[in-house]
Amino acid sequence: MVGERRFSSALVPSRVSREEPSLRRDATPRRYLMCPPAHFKVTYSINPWMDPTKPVDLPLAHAQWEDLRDRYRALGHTVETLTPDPGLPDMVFAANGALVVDGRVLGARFAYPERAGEAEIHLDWFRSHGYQDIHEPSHVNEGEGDFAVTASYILAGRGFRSSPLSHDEAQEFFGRPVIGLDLVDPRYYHLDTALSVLDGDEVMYYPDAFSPGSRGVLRRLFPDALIADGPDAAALGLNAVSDGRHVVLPQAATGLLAPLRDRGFEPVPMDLGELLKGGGSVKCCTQELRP
Ligand SMILES: CN(C)C(=N)NCCC[C@H](N)C(=O)O
Repeated sequence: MVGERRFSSALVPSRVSREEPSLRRDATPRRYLMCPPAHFKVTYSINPWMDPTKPVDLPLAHAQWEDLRDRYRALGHTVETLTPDPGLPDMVFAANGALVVDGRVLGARFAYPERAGEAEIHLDWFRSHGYQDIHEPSHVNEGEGDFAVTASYILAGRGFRSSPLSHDEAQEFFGRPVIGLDLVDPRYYHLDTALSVLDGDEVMYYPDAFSPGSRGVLRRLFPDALIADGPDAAALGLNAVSDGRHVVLPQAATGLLAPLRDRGFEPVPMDLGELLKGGGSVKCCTQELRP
């Protein structure tokens, strides 16, 4: 099936051909918003990864988060930080608090009351950091958890958290085509657990997380996509952040390393094992502030 194999050279984009193994991708400097896990804990369960009976090692969670932040800075990116709120243990998953494209901010509206308070904290951060064009949403959307930005589209997940109505709202606000995708497996409850943008219109995804119709849409839009297998998806390997060259991803997703290198990317594996207990990893901790 087109787009569902990994190593066919026909699927490797021409600018990263096998004849030019030394050709490297270009990274572009990014600006990220993160929130330290100062109050991270798992006291409720709103996704299948969260088990409140499992203890969380908070110092370890903090150390893993700091490693991620420091890695971004070492790669030349800017990291802004939010002040964590003691009553909001999931705030470390900063990607869910908004979607920022062209310097315009679509605020979040969380599906579960446990996280509802995070939305206003994110909006306040944008208001106090010079953002002028801020839209307070009418419909449930969990920010970059369910929105992914490619060169041509905004991909938008639905089924577990974000409302399909939020897709129209995003399209109207950003003036970019929004492509709705149905998520069908509760382990992959946010789009960013099942799909990651690598560069431009290049993505990697796990087909089984999507409905048959959405899989068809993905194959049509991204025939050269890198297709992840079950074990890498289950390691949250698609919860990755790319700057166009470096792909920062959970270290347990070892099956993605070779195909990423094959396409000219430089994988940067990270251990975020403690934060996985909350159901998130690299991407969930990272909201991109697109200028
Ligand atoms: C990759 N994912 C899923 C995210 N973008 N966010 C993680 C949110 C985790 C939180 N406990 C919740 O269930 O909302």
